[in-house]
Amino acid sequence: MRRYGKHTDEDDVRVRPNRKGNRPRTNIRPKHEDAAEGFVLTVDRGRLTVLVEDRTIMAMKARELGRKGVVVGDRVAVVGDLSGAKDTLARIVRVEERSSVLRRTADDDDPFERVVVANADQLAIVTALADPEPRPRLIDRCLVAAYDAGLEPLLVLTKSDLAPAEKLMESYGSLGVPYVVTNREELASGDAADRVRERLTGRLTAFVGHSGVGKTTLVNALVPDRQRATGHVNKVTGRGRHTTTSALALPLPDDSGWVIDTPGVRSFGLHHVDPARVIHAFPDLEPGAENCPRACSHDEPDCALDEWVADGHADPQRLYSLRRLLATRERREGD
Ligand SMILES: Nc1nc2c(ncn2[C@@H]2O[C@H](COP(=O)(O)OP(=O)(O)OP(=O)(O)O)[C@@H](O)[C@H]2O)c(=O)[nH]1
Ligand SMILES: [Zn+2]
Repeated sequence: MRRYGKHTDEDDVRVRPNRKGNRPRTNIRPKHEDAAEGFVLTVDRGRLTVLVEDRTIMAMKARELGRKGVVVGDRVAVVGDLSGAKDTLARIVRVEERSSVLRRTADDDDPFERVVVANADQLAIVTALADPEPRPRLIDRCLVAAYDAGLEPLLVLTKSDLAPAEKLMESYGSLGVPYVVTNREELASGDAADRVRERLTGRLTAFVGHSGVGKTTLVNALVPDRQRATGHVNKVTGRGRHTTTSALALPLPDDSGWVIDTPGVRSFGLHHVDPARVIHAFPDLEPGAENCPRACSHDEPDCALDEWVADGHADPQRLYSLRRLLATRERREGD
C-alpha cells in the first residue's frame, strides 16, 4: 500500500532524543494504554457511532485530537464509558494510521478536501445501465478518485434487464476495470448479491453511485441484516430513520467484509487529485513518465509518454484512457 505522506492529515509526531535523562520534555499525556480499539461506523454532527468488540457505542472526539477529523472506517482508540448504555458517551483519544483515504473536494473550485472514508480497499461504482442513463464522465471521475486514493475500483452495472452492458463496457475494456452486472430477476433470486459478494470478501468496500441507480436495493441484498444493523445505530443515536448525510459501515454476513454505503453522489470534486498518483494505477505507463517534465500533467507537448508509447512500450489505447481520465479533472457542465 502506498503512503501519501504529504497528503495525509495525520499528525506528524516525532520523538526527539532527550539529552537530559529519561523524562520526556514534552507534556504529552499518558498514552491511554487502557483504551479500547474501535471502528467508526458512522458520524452524525460530531457524534460518532463506534463498534467496540460487539457493542455499538456513542463517542465524541477528545479535545486533544484538535481539528483532526475522524471518519467512517477509521480505527480509533476509545476511553470512558464503553458500556453502550443509553446516554453514555465515550471519548476517542487516538486515530490509528490509515491505510487509505478516499477524498472528495466538495466542488472542483473549492479546494477544501473532505475525507469520505478511511481504510477502504475497494471502491464500488454503482451505475444503472438505464433509468437513469449511465454517465460515463461520472464513472471516470469516480475511477480517478479511486486510483488517486489507491483503492481498487469495481464497476457494478445494475438494471441489465433494461439495457445491455456491452456498449458501456467498450470504453472500459482497456482500463481492465473489473465489473459485475446485475438485474432485477437476479436481485430477487439472490444471485446478484452472491455474485457481488464474491468481490467483497475480506475487504472494506465503499459504494458510491448517483441517486436512483439501485445502490440501496443492492446494499440491502448484500446485508440482509441491514435493518437490524441500522436499527441498532438508530437506537444508539436516538434518531429516527438513518439520514444518509454520512457514510455508514455495514458488516457483511459471517464477518466476511464491510460495505460502506455513502450518500448518493452527484459528482466527485477532483481538485485534490495528483496525476502522479493516478498514473500509479497504470504500471505499464508509469516507467514512461520518468522522463516527463516536473509536475507533468501527462497531457502536454513535452509529456514523455507519447514517445514511450510510439516506441512500442505500451498500448496507445492505455495512454488514451489515462488521458481521458485525467481530463475529467476539469469540470464540465453536467458533471
Ligand atoms: N429494472 C430494475 N430496477 C431496479 C433494479 N435495481 C433497482 N431498481 C429500482 O430502481 C429504483 C431505485 O433504486 P434504489 O435502490 O432506491 O436506488 P438508489 O441508488 O439507492 O437511489 P437513492 O436511494 O435515491 O440514493 C427502485 O425503484 C428500484 O426498485 C434492477 O436491477 N432493475
Ligand atoms: Zn507526462
